[in-house]
Amino acid sequence: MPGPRPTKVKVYLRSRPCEKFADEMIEFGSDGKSVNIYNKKRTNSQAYVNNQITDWSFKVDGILHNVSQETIYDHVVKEIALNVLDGYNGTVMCYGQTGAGKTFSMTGATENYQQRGIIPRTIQHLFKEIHNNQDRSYTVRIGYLEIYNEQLFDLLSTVPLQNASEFNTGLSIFDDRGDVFVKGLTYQLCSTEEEALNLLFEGETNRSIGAHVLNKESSRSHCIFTIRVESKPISSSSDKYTLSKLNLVDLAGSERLAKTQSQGITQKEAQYINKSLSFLEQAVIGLSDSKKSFVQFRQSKLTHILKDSIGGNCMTRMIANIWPEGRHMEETVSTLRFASRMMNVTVEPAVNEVIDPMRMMQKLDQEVKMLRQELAMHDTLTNTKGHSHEPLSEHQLFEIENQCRRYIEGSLDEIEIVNVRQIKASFSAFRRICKLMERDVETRLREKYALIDKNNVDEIAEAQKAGYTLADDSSLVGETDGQGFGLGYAPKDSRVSKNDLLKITKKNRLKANPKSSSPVMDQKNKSSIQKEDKKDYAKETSGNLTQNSKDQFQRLSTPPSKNAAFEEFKSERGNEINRIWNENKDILSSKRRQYSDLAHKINETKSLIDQTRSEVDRKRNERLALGEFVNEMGETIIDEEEFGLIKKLQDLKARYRDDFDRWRELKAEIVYCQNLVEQCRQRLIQEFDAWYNEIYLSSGLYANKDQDGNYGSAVFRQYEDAVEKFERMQIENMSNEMESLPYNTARNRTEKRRTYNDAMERSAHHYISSAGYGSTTPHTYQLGTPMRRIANPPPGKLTVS
Ligand SMILES: Nc1ncnc2c1ncn2[C@@H]1O[C@H](COP(=O)(O)OP(=O)(O)OP(=O)(O)O)[C@@H](O)[C@H]1O
Repeated sequence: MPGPRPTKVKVYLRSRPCEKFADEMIEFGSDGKSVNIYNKKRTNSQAYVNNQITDWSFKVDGILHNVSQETIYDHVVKEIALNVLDGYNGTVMCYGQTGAGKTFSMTGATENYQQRGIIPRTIQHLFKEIHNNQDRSYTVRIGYLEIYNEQLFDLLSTVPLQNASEFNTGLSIFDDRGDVFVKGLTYQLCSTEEEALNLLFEGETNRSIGAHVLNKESSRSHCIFTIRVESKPISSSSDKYTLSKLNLVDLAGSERLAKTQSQGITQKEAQYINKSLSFLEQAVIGLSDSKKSFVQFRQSKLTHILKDSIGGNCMTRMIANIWPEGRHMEETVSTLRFASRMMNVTVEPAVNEVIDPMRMMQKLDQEVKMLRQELAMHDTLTNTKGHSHEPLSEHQLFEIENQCRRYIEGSLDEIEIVNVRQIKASFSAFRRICKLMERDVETRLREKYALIDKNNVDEIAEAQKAGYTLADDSSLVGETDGQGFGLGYAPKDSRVSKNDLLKITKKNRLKANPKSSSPVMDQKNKSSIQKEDKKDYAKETSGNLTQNSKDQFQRLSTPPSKNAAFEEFKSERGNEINRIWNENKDILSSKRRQYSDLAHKINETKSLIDQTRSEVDRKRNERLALGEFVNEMGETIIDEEEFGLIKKLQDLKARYRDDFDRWRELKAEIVYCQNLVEQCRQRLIQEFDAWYNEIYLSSGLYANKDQDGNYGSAVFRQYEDAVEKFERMQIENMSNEMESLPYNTARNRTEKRRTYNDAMERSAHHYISSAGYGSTTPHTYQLGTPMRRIANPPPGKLTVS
């Protein structure tokens, strides 16, 4: 199948809904591709009479005005996503002024399944396609990068990178023969849609969001969601596989500071954003100029990262988001100008094929075998005897080494060389023999002498302390008897006496078990000796004892990890609720299985119905063609076969209805069981928390913190009821949309985590403020997810309630 042909970057215009569409200034052409912008406001009479002054005319690849998220996906992204599975790189980016709907297009309104944006739709689409393709195996990895104030952040990182600091996040960009990578960025493996959505929502929680006059949830950074796909044919023995990536880019919005009334942090962010967008524009201008041989990409992190993602072999699409109100006309024109430039960039899509080293080795191995066979055949034909082309056998290698030894000893004058492999084997044998001889000499020297490294000052000092005299300064080998080299004698007082040795052993024994004593000892002796020993022992270990008791106290006052404690709780106090929870889980999974089996059965019945219905139609047509027979009552007479078919159809329909009703009931039961399971889980957690606090934690603020540094449940609990309620409502609402299950599950999970993290931050904020420690600027908090930053939080987000 021929791949996509060389083309230009495609640009689609999306205009967001607004209070008053500036129809006197913006005109969309009837071809669905052209946009006219009138500089001055046209009065109605001017608009319809004459002399309209078209100040700007733009052409794009499609105008998507007031369209749904689904339409956006189908028009702009679908094709690219499919091509990514075929090994092509792709980029979809949203560009436009602040508040124009870039994030809405890319991520969508997360609280509404229908309003989900390009990223969740792409994930859903890709996994569906992967599932349906039985010929290839796919590996999907996901990375989520943020560029905030010219710094790179890994939105999926769960651990802080080594050497990371306020000014260095541990990530860096590098290119390798045209491919751009971010060193240190995590790419997480995903095997289901839900896993991928989880990562998306996790990343979203960590994004920098700020508020200004035009957008109360403005993204203060550029974000790149990357899906890397590795695809291999399942049955073919080819050593090639494809490696492609899809970059979904949500650029930060260009903004005019006066308009957004940005100040302080927001102003600084805006300056970074505007600067990087202007470098992006310069790069795009460079790319669209075919005469230009060099384009500068390294001026900003954004352009550097996007170097291989705009044009070239990457299928690129851009959504130009506009806010079609009169007051934003200047920004709209600027966005459309950028769009026109983008449309001049050439794209030459190419499949990214990589060679699998393992398969290549297997292939080469086979080729070597074949060539050997050919050589053997050649030798036979040319009557060349005694030549083997196989690798040398163990026995042959042993023989070669033997020859080399004899050659070194002098018992063999010559080694007869017959082929290159023998030469190589001889050299290896010589090396091995040399090493063995060296080791042998050293061992023999060590047996006789104390060898000290004369460059090692510590070793020399040690030897001198031990009483060794040195032969001379240059040799540094001990000599005491003047007869030669030797180890010398240790000084008398350095020896340990037998008594001392016994004492030490006794003490050790006592240390191990101070109360132990010999079973045959009489009571008096025993107690007096014990007293003595204890006295000794106490004297010896007085320092240690205090330390030991301190340690013991420390251990008791430090609670066990929550995981360990949870296991203990489940088998003791929480035994009953845990059992009920597990039972409910079993019931839920059995219902899910029934649900899926029944769905299968319903589909089968449906196809039987269709089949029978067409047979009934066929029979009826035959009857009508022959002419109808009626009885005296005026009723149509039909033959037995047709009667049988109609009866079968009725039965099938009845079965279909019954099964469908049961299927719906099951659906409701599943939702109900899910609730039960969740309630049990919550109850288990709550009871565990109460138990944990009661058993291990003392009162006060620290009572909420376990040994892992996690703040405990008191803070969490106050949110949990609301979250639970929300989840239940969500499950109820979504019961008609089984397709949305992975999306909703992933989102709910992330919401829960986010609430928890917020609670942690509030708690830490409260703690730090009340303790009067350091700055309370939200930027400094890194609780929960280590990389989490809240840049310029919307007012009230972190206030202490
Ligand atoms: N097509 C649309 N339909 C419905 N609501 C929209 C649409 N486009 C944007 N919005 C709404 O407009 C507001 C601003 O949108 P969004 O945050 O996506 O803008 P943005 O371009 O990403 O802005 P920024 O660059 O400041 O982050 C949001 O509340 C969003 O829900």
